[in-house]
Amino acid sequence: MPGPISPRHDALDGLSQIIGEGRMLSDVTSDATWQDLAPAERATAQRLITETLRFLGRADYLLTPNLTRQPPLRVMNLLRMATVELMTGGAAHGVVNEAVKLAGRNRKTAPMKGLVNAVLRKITALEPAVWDEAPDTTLPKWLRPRLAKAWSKKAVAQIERAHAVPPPVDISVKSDAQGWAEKLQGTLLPTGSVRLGARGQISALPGFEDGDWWVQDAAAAVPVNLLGDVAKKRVLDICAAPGGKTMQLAAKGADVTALDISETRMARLRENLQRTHLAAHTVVEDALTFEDGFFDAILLDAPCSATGTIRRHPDLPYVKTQTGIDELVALQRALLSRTLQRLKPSGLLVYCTCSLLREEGEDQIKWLVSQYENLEVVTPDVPGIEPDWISSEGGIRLRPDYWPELGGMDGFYMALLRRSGEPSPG
Ligand SMILES: C[S@@+](CC[C@H](N)C(=O)[O-])C[C@H]1O[C@@H](n2cnc3c(N)ncnc32)[C@H](O)[C@@H]1O
Repeated sequence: MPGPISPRHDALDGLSQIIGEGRMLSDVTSDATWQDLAPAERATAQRLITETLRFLGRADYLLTPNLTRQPPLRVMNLLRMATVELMTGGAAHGVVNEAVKLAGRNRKTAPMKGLVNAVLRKITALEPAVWDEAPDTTLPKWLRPRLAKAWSKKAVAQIERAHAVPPPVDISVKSDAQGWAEKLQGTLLPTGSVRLGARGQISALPGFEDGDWWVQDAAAAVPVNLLGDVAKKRVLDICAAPGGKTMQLAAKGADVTALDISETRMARLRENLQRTHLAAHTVVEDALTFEDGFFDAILLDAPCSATGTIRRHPDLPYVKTQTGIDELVALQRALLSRTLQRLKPSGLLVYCTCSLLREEGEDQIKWLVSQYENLEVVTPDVPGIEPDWISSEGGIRLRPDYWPELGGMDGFYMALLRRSGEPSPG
């Protein structure tokens, strides 16, 4: 009898779909087979996938010397998952036995049960220090050289090390950040976000149900701060869903119009507004065709490669390829040009992306000011930003390896621009 199927089986299936087929983890887990799992089983399988992906570079580093040639992908993934479990505290006997059993369940992998057993026994004999010292290679092959060129090889090694640390949970609060930091046993970060201490079910924490705060990475919360006092101002939040920045703007008293092309994502934004008792006008439309009114300030959180969020989404390196980056850069430019048409004279514009690529950040702002007269980059004046995070064109570059002692942050780029008069193409 093969015995009951364990979450490791679902995790292995999921890993094969992510690494083999380039599917996002969120897509995999929304499949009917996953929805039918008991919540605890689903959570375990999801954790196994996330941790295997986070430490895949280290696992391969340990496995490679023990393999004469790379086995089929499913067997390799099984070895990776078991190696990560073994080296992060899993009980040796149980993990190895489960892995051998899992290999035996599948006709194609069954002949390799012996190999799985032999290789994993060697892994169990390794000293823990070997794991800690193994190199982290969390970035995809196409991205590493691009980032090394932009930020240096040393910075890339630091970024990859930061990706291997499970990300903390940050929240943005409506008010009294210090009070909430104390109540939730968290830390008030220099930029004003609260970093939660103890882990647990987020929705069960005080203040969640009452809508006093929402989850938002500290880096993602900075762009709204660049706009300064927005109370009573007409602000257009372009590419707004699921609404982290919309809620910040509304909580600061702005008259917000939140625009997004996706009805499904806008539904989540509306739910978020409802829970937090905050208000915004919502518009589901392509920003490239939107032409309704003029605004004191506009925030454009443009669609991008999301390469700044790999520590939260370790599946991204297997899903995103460099194809598509040029199209994103072109879309960001089109959105920027369109956005300017909706900005009042003297209005403020914040452009931001959760990307680590200069092409989607610094280079876009250089391009924008070269194209339009009467548009100036304004030096940011917000709390918690270190002087060397300000880039040469006047934007802010945030990277996952910043704040290492506090637990890091997502990668982000943002710039504040002011329009004086009509911005005519230069
Ligand atoms: C980075 S996410 C936005 C995150 C959001 N600003 C927040 O803080 O929660 C990018 C969003 O851009 C939207 N989007 C992509 N292309 C768009 C377009 N042409 N017009 C409007 N929204 C678009 C996507 O649906 C997605 O919700």
